[in-house]
Amino acid sequence: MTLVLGVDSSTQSTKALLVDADDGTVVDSRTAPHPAGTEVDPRAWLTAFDTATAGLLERADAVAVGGQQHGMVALDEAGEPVRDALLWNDTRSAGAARDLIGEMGGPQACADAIGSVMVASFTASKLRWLRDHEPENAARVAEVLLPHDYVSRHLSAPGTPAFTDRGDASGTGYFATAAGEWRPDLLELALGRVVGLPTVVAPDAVAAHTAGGAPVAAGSGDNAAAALGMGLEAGDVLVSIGTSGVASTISAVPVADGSGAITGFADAAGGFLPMATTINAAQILDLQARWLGVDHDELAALALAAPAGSNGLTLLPYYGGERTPNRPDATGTWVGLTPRTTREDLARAAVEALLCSLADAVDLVVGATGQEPRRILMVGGATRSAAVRALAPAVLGRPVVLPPAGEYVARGAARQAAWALTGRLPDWELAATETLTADPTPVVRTAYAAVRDA
Ligand SMILES: Nc1ncnc2c1ncn2[C@@H]1O[C@H](COP(=O)(O)OP(=O)(O)O)[C@@H](O)[C@H]1O
Ligand SMILES: O=C(CO)[C@@H](O)[C@H](O)COP(=O)(O)O
Repeated sequence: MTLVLGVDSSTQSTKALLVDADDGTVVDSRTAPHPAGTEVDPRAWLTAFDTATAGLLERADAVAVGGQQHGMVALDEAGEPVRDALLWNDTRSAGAARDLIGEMGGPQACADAIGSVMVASFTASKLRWLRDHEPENAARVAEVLLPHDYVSRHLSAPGTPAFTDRGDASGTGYFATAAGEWRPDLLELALGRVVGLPTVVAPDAVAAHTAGGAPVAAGSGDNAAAALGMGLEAGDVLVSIGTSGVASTISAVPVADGSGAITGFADAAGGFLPMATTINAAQILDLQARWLGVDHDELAALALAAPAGSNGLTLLPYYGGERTPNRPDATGTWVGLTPRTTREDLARAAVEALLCSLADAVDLVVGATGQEPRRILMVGGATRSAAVRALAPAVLGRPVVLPPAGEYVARGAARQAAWALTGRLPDWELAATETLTADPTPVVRTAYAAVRDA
């Protein structure tokens, strides 16, 4: 049996899947947690990688890594981090993003240059923040990597130069996404000088070998890897509810949305991945469960015991600042609390807020493509919530296709590893999917929109 290893180095954990390259069957899997927070010592991801892949890497005939997008892994001459990595959900770089957009000639010029209007999440914004706030650290930077590049080099034979792919490169802010080339001038604009960048390799290339001699494929950003793992097809919209909330679709042509609603990233298969991303997603429910003193199953049961609309209670869940809409300094807002508000209402309002925020993201993607989605698919940790599964079709107002529970970023990385190994992108059928339906509850979105737009 030919085995391929797919790894997801995501915000909250590393997930490793050892997969049968012929049909995609998961043979073994392991996970390891990451430290919490929006700035993290990136060496913790290497430790988590070693833990999650122990006993799996040795059995793999090829391997690839998907990773959280955008994170700034700034390394010195010795390859050591000059400071903790700033993650995609760290909003301190919001002002830097605004400065860069201005210097690039405005939002549309920025989108034309890199495929997206820069936000705080992008690596370039973080490098500008570093230049402006920690010049002594900025002066020590010799090379900038993304999280997946950093992990890929770690698992490759010693001395392997860093490599990346166009999918993850397209989230840096110094990559011309349509042309598929680095923009050293934009890196210089952000950091004040040009430093080392990883080589961009093709989606089907063998980029390196492990110390044991197994091919290592390019890997990609986690959303591009998830699209590959799902076998996303034209017309599909993928909703991912992990630390971030994402609505994405695939496109054969590049996107350059000057409004900033849609980021026009590259995908992991040679095309493009227009998407809308929220900063607040699964953790809305984590917080609510903690505040109510319940676990996730109890939170779901409480939510399902309240009526649609949570008896007039509405939450705008931008606890950690938000990106869609672009409100980096926002905080959460509760509207409609009364002496009659129940624990059930509080739980329901949190689930409805999560889903309304995702519905906004889906609308943006649908608006950008101009066509009603063929299918909406839903993946990510929060789909384990019975309330999310029950209410998603009601709030989104459309049927939702739920694939079997699984780690689709890691599966996509494994599929890419098989592609590099065999020279052919394998067709891995999804096991039985379930179609979730419910009567639409537009009143929930109307109430949410009123608070959002107030
Ligand atoms: N039963 C559940 N109900 C709601 N949320 C859940 C449940 N199980 C896990 N989660 C949440 O899913 C999130 C992790 O999802 P995941 O897709 O792995 O995130 P990431 O890829 O960003 O690290 C966590 O915030 C976790 O609390
Ligand atoms: O910033 C983005 C996309 O632009 C996020 O989607 C990150 O890529 C983090 O992903 P998860 O850990 O939530 O999967």
